[in-house]
Amino acid sequence: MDYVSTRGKVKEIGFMDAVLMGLADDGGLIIPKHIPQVTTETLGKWQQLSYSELALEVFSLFIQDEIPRNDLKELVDNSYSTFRDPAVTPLHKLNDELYVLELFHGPTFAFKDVALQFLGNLYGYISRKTDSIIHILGATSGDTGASAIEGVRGKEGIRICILHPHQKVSKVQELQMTTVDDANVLNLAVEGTFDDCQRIIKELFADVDFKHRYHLRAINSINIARILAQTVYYFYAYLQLSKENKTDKLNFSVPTGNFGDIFAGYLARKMGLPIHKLILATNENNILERFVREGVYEPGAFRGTYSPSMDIQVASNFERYLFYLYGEDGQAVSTIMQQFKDTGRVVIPADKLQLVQADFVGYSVENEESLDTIRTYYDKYNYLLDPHTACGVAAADKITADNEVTVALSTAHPAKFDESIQLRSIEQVFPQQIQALFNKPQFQTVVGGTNNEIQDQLEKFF
Ligand SMILES: Cc1ncc(COP(=O)(O)O)c(C=O)c1O
Ligand SMILES: N[C@@H](CCOP(=O)(O)O)C(=O)O
Repeated sequence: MDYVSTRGKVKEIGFMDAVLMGLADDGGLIIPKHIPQVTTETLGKWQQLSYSELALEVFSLFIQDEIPRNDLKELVDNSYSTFRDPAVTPLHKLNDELYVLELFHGPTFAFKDVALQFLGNLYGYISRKTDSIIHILGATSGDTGASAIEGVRGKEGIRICILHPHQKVSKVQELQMTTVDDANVLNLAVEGTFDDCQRIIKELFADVDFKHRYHLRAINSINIARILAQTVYYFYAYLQLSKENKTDKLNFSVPTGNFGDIFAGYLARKMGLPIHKLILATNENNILERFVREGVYEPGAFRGTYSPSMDIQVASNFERYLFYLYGEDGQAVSTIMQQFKDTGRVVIPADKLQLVQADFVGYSVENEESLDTIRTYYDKYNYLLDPHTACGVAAADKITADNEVTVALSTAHPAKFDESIQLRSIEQVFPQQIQALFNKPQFQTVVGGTNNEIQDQLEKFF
């Protein structure tokens, strides 16, 4: 399988090179040259597979023989053996029309573990096979950082530096990242927002000399391996519900920030998975919902919300979607992204907006509405949603029509966001792994938000 860039200048690289490249060297994002197709017959064959068996089948489509099947199987099995639930991503039924897909049973209690347990192991494998140096640089609004650190902490030949917005992540998220004392981990708390952190790392990755000199690798969803791993649970949820004949009109509701998780659903649909509506749920940082509604992509004012991991204005994976929206035309994507850089705005024509509205249904959830949803579902179903999941559930409530079933992606465990949960007077018992964090010393360096400061830190660390 070959991989190319959304801007058209990186052509036909293999899977491992695509993983190592992270951000494409032309500034674009990597995508598979051809999207493998999954037929109804294949879906039927996959129906009885366990999560790991299914992941192996899906990954094989994208990796082919570049990683021998036995090696890939070992990587996949190791990655999902760390999950606390044998189903890895179990479905929880709330009522006949609504299921929650629990993606938070991995080591750091967030959906990111599904891809990052795999990517951590994959980096270890690639480093051994190709003698590559792995120096990971990532940005996080809270979950990716903890999950990526957990995926590679203590691993020989790998170092990781994570930037998070200082005091803009939840207490548990901060503790998960900063209580790690392995020598291969550096946490930088940046005075700024997640968008600042993401902009800094993207600019450093785009400086190809710097990137190559320091062997910088990505763990954010700019890395195509993240997206591929996240497609698996769409298939898994569909296959579980197909056993109950619930897939006639099956929607997925996805709480969205960087557009990675929902892009994985879009890709699954392009592979042939019969997804009815892809519901794009945002919090008050609703640039993507406005895009789906009006065809204008333009950051608004930053809002600190009760779902802080989705406090994102500039969505990394938007460019991947533009690539398909514009008929896989790298030149058109380059022009649009340059225009966005110059003017801070992209407006698409009416015919394109029609296509967008066929692909997604958007809904933006107000801050108080997200908490009300948590309270309502707790009272009605004795089920505690985290505030991000609550955005997806609130959107599902609004968008699901008669005769449709919706799977709402549950992207984090509520214990990670107790500050928000407490605002509706709900007491929760923390899992022991989270409770234990409160007694540990923290290690982090607070830095200003200039590229030079970060570069200095990286030069010392890598
Ligand atoms: C808990 C949680 N939910 C939802 C999201 C949104 O996912 P994405 O950025 O892939 O759109 C994130 C991170 O962005 C998150 O950490
Ligand atoms: N919500 C994310 C933001 C980074 O997104 P990614 O999917 O590109 O890694 C986080 O928790 O860090």
